Amino acid sequence: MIHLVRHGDAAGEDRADPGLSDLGRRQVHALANRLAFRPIRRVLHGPSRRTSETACILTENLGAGAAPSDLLADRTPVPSPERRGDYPTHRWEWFEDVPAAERDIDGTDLTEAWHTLWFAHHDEEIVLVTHAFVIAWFVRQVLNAPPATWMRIGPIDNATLTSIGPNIAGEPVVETFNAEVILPL
Ligand SMILES: O=C(O)[C@H](O)COP(=O)(O)O
Repeated sequence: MIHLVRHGDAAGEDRADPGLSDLGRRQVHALANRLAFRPIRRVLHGPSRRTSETACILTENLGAGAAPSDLLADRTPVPSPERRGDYPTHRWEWFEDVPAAERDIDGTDLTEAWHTLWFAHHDEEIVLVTHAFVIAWFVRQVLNAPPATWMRIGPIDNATLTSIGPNIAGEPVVETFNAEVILPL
């Protein structure tokens, strides 16, 4: 079972690479409680501070090990000029503003990342801490839906759980989607 987790709420101080806010830390502690009885030994996270801090809280509470993975970096699928027709025209302008560092043309890197992660981890229970659009693209990939579908999956909230496991035929199945933790008052 692969548990995809979006990082906890991020603080605004460092806009380029923010860490977690107090709320974000509380969200992730609550998520750790939710996962406490699962046999999770490993947590992989993207290179950003908000994903590594999320992974750190989870590993401290779950007794698991953490490791960074570029496969979980913040990427946004952007259509190549030839594939723009896969998306409704009202979306085209939005793609122009996606920062260069995040642009993943036709989601090629994300698709390969999902295949690599699924192949490597489908038979263990693992947490992958990443970003909203990454999770949306991975879910779209599992459902084998057309490219533009990723923009209608979500919003994926902070510190939520989207769990994908193999069915009896070994195919990936979305078992849980965007499950929120309940914060104590
Ligand atoms: O790639 C994304 O999902 C967006 O850039 C938002 O990222 P975030 O999950 O870090 O807010």
